[in-house]
Amino acid sequence: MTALNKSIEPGDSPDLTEERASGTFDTNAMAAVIYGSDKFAQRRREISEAISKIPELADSAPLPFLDRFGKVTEGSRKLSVILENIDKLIDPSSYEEGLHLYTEVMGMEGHPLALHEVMFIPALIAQASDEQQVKWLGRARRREIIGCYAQTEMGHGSNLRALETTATYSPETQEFILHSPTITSLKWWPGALGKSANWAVVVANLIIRDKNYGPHPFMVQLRDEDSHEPLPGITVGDIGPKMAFNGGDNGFLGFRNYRIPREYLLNRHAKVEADGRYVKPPHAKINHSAMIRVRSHMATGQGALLAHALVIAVRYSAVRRQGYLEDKSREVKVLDYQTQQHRLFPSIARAYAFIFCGFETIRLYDQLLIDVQNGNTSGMADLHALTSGLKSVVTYQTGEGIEQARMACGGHGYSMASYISEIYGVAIGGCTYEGENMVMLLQLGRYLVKSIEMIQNGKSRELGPMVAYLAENESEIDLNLGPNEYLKVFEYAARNQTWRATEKFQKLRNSGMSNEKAWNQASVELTRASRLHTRLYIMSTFINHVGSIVDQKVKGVLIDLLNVHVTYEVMDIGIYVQGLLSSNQMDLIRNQLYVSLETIRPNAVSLVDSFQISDMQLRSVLGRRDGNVYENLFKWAKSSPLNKTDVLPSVTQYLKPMMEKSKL
Ligand SMILES: CCCCCCCC/C=C\CCC/C=C/C(=O)SCCNC(=O)CCNC(=O)[C@H](O)C(C)(C)COP(=O)(O)OP(=O)(O)OC[C@H]1O[C@@H](n2cnc3c(N)ncnc32)[C@H](O)[C@@H]1OP(=O)(O)O
Ligand SMILES: Cc1cc2nc3c(=O)[nH]c(=O)nc-3n(C[C@H](O)[C@H](O)[C@H](O)COP(=O)(O)OP(=O)(O)OC[C@H]3O[C@@H](n4cnc5c(N)ncnc54)[C@H](O)[C@@H]3O)c2cc1C
Repeated sequence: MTALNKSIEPGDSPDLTEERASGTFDTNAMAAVIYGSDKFAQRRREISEAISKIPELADSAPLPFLDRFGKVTEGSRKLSVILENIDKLIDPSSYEEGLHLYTEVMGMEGHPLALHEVMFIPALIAQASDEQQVKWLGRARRREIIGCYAQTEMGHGSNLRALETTATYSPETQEFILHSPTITSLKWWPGALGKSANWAVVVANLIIRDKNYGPHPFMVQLRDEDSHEPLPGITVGDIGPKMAFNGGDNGFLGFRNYRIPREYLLNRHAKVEADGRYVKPPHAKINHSAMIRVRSHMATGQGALLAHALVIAVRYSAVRRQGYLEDKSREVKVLDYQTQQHRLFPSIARAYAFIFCGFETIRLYDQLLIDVQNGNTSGMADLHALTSGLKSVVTYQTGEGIEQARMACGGHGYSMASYISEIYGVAIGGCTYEGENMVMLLQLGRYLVKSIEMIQNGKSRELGPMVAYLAENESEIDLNLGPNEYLKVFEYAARNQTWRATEKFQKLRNSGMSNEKAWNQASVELTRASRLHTRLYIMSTFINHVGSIVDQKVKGVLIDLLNVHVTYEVMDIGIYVQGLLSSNQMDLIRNQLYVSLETIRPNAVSLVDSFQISDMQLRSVLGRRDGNVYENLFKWAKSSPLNKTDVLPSVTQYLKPMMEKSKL
C-alpha cells in the first residue's frame, strides 16, 4: 500500500504512528498543494499503486550493491519493462505522469532516456521548425530514436563563445561538415551520450565562408539505427564513473569531417539558405532555450531531492532514540532535540518554498515559449536573470540541507542504506550543470547592475516588478514582525548589497580600470547581491503561495512553516541587516524561530509524509514509511554481496598466508 492520509497501518513502528496521530492536517490535502492539484496528487498515488503490482519494475537488488555495469544494465532493463506496460501505468500523453513513473521506477541515478525527455525533446520543440518537428519529434516521442543534448566540451562549458566544434557550410553539397579540431573540442559530459543515444542535438559553431556565426543547434545521427554502431566519422563513448548518476552514461563525442544535410540545422529561429545566406534569429540567445527550460524546472526538481533527504531524516529521527530529556526512564526521540529541529525544520520549509517557487518559474517558461513562438522575445532577459539566480541558490541550499539531513542520521546516515549520499551527489550536480553557480549568479549580477543604472538615470518607473524594490527606501522596521515585515527586512538587505556592489564596480571602472577588471574585482560582492535578491524572491513567492491556499488546516500548518522560514532566513543574513535591526530585534526574531520550531514539531512527520514519496522511490532503509528500521538494516547488510560467503577469496589468497607467515 502506498502513502495514505495519515498513512497509519498495522505493523508500523509505534513511534511513527504516534507522530502521524499528532498531525493536524490531511496529508492528501497537503499533497494536492505540493503537486498542484488534487487530481494529479491522486494520479501519483494511483501510478505508484500500479507500479507496485508489477514486480519486474522493482530494483533487482539494492542499487548501492550494483557496480557501474550493473546499474546501467538495470536501468535499461527497467525501462523496457516500463515500455511494455506503459498503457497500464500512465496516460502516455501526460508529461507529468511520465515524469512520476520514471522518477519512481528508474530512481535518480540516471537512465538512457533521462536527457531524451529533459532536453532533447524540449530542444526540438523550441528550436526545430514545424517541418523538422514532423520529421523528428514524433519519432522521438515514440522512442524510435534516443537523443541527448551535446553542448559542453572538454575544454569549455561555461563560456559558450569559446566552444571549438565547427559546423562548416558547404554550398556545393548543401551540407554542414562537423569537425572536432582538438582534444579539448571533444563533447564531454552530455547525459546518455556515451552508450544509449543514437541521435543528438549538437551545439557547434556555424561557419559560413570563413565567418563564425557562433553556437547553433544541429540534429545529428550518431549511431546506425539497426546495429547501434557509431557511424563513420563519429567517435563516441562513456566518460567513466562520477560522483553520482552512475546509472547514466555521460559521454564524449568527436567528429571527423562528418557531413549532415543543410536541413539538419534546427532552424525555427536561425536559417542558412542553400546559397549560404544566413537568416538571423530574433534574439541572439534564442538557441539557449533548452537551458532556460531546465533551469526553470530546477527549483521544483531540487525541492523534490531535498524532500527525499528530509523524509528519510525526519522519519528516522522519530524512531531513533538516544539520550534523555526530563524522563529518565525512556530515551528520547532524537527529533525532540532543539538542535535536531534546527537542523531539519528550516530545510523542510525550504523544500516547500522551492517547490512553490518552481511552479512560478515553470509557468513563466511556458508563457515565454508561447511568446517566442509568436515572435515576442521581450521576456527572455528577465527569465534568464531570474532562473540563473534561482538555480544557483536552490542547488546550493539543497546541497546544504541534504548534508545536514545526513548528519542528522548519525552513523547510519553515512551508510548507503540511508541512500542520502546518493541524493546528495545527484543534487549537487545541479550546482554545476546548466551553468556553474558562480557564473550564473554573475549573470543575475549583470541584470541587477543594469537595474541600478536605470534608477541612477531616472528610469525607476521602467523597472520590472521583481526589481522595483531596488528604488525604494526602508530604514525602520516594525517590532511586531510578520511575514511581510520579514520581506521588508530582506528587501533592505538585497537592496543595500546590490547598491554597494554596483557602486564598487562603478567606482573601480571610473578610476580608469577596464570594465572586465572592475567587474572581476566586484564579483564576490555581486554574487552576494544575487543571492540576497534570489532569496527575497523565494520568500516572496512562498508567502504569496501560502496566502492562496484554501484548505484552512493545510494553510495553518504552512503558516507555521512560513514562520520557521522567515525567521531562519533573516537570522541567516544577520550581517546584512545590522543597520536596520537592533540587537533587541534580532533577539526577538531568534526567539520567534525557536518557538516556531516547537510549533512545527507535532506536524514534522506529516509534513514529510505529504511529499508522498513511496518506499520504492525513496530506496532508503532509514526512511521506510513503516519506520521498522533496525530489522531491515540488518537484512540489508546481510544482502551485501560480500556476505555471500563467510570466507572471501581475498582472505584465502592474501590475508591467511600473511597471518600464517607471521606465525612462523
Ligand atoms: C522537466 C525538467 C526537469 C528538470 C530536472 C532536472 C534534473 C535533470 C537531471 C540531470 C540533467 C542534467 C542536464 C544538464 C545539462 C547541461 O548541463 S547542458 C549544458 C548547460 N550549459 C550551460 O548552462 C552553460 C552556461 N553558460 C551559459 O549559459 C552562457 O554562456 C552564459 C554564461 C549565460 C554567458 O553567455 P554569453 O557569453 O553568450 O553571453 P554574455 O556575453 O555573458 O551575455 C550577453 C548578453 O546575453 C544575455 N544572455 C545570456 N544568456 C541568455 C539567455 N539564455 N537568455 C537571455 N539572455 C541571455 C546576458 O545576460 C547578456 O545580456 P546583457 O548584455 O544585457 O547584460
Ligand atoms: C551531472 C552533469 C550532467 C551534465 N549534463 C550535460 C549535458 O547533458 N549536456 C551538456 O552539454 N553538458 C552537460 N554537463 C556539463 C555542464 O553543463 C558543465 O560542466 C557546466 O556548464 C560547467 O561548465 P564547466 O565544466 O566548463 O565549468 P568551468 O567554467 O570550467 O568552471 C570551473 C570554475 O571556473 C569558474 N568560472 C568559469 N567562468 C567564470 C567566469 N566567467 N567568472 C567567474 N568564474 C568563472 C566557475 O565558477 C568554476 O568555479 C553536465 C555536467 C554534470 C556535472
